[in-house]
Amino acid sequence: MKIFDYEDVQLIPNKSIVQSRSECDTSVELGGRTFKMPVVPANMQTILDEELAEKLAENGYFYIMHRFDEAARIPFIEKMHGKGLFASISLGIKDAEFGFVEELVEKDLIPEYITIDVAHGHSDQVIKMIKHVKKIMPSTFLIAGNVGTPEGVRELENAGADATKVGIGPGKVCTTKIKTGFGTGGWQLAAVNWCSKAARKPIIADGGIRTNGDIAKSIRFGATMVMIGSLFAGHTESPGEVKEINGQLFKEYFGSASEYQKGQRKNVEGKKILTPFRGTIVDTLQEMHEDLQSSISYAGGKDIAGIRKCDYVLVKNSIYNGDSSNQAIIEAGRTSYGEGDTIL
Ligand SMILES: NC(=O)C1=CN([C@@H]2O[C@H](COP(=O)(O)OP(=O)(O)OC[C@H]3O[C@@H](n4cnc5c(N)ncnc54)[C@H](OP(=O)(O)O)[C@@H]3O)[C@@H](O)[C@H]2O)C=CC1
Ligand SMILES: Nc1nc2c(ncn2[C@@H]2O[C@H](COP(=O)(O)O)[C@@H](O)[C@H]2O)c(=O)[nH]1
Repeated sequence: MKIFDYEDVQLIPNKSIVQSRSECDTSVELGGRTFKMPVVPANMQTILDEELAEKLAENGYFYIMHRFDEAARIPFIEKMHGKGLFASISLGIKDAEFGFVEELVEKDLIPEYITIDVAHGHSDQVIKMIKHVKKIMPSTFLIAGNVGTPEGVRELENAGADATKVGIGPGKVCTTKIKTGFGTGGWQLAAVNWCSKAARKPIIADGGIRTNGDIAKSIRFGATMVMIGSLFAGHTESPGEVKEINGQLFKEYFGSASEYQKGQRKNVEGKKILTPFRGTIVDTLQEMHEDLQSSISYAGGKDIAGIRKCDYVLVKNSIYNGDSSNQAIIEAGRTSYGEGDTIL
């Protein structure tokens, strides 16, 4: 198996077949719905709240609501359905979650999407939950994760998952690889490639996206959708207060397995950072859309499928072209996300 990550890959251009990048279609189908982009904000408390979820759904984007306000999930589904919008929620695997799924069926509140969201998704308990959900809610599109191996993908698919989420430890606020010695951190793109060869259903590449170009790379190596935390942190719409430090504005971004999320220092595998405030998420989504349209045009295609077949080169750390990363980041303008993050 070839081992590489996002910064080691460059995709090779093909002759363009469009007159303008605006002709390139970035839409993607998942679970019977078509979304504007193959991108979903991470189901984390500092990335997404109900207000933003509603805004994303209304505007044609996929979203997955986090599971950290358990009691809010039923009213959330009711609110989304009341507005004619799709409901997409997350589940854990503790015993009470099995009862929660039954309660949804009893109340006839069937979410269109459910994501089983645990750190180590290749487990008997996750397989048990997949079977439980698919048995009593067969119409719900079920995403399960996270895994980092083809065996993990296959077992979750065989249990009934409609899509799997790949990525153990590549996240910006993740400490799994340091604390446990395990994960796909540093070779996440190769892991997506490896897993996609075994997959019969869509794969969501989760974590490690640092630039908009990494979205196209994820698709090239087999992802249908890309889950992103850090690039979506720090916006006006992001949950949490803006903080001013030495005249600079920041917002918090913390891991779902951090002590800030858990409220205690137990099995901590995440940290908190301050990320520079970067204005409205609408501008970030627009830039992502334009950059992805450019990617499609460089691939010589007209839609996302065009990216899947293009050639590539592997050159260790070639992304900044020999420039110091800071300089390249400054020149890249808004794609400089993440630079200046303060680790707490
Ligand atoms: N993508 C990633 O790399 C990671 C993501 N996260 C995120 O953090 C959040 C909290 O996750 P998590 O810590 O799983 O807690 P959860 O609350 O999701 O617990 C998961 C369940 O699995 C059990 N479990 C057994 N082995 C493990 C293991 N190695 N790691 C985690 N759980 C295990 C836990 O029991 P017990 O607690 O008793 O062990 C618990 O019952 C989730 O949103 C998850 O997506 C966390 C770490 C890595
Ligand atoms: N190991 C941990 N991983 C975490 C934690 N909280 C979230 N995550 C994962 O990170 C991605 C987002 O990654 P990013 O690079 O785009 O910022 C998220 O979707 C989760 O899979 C955590 O506490 N520990």
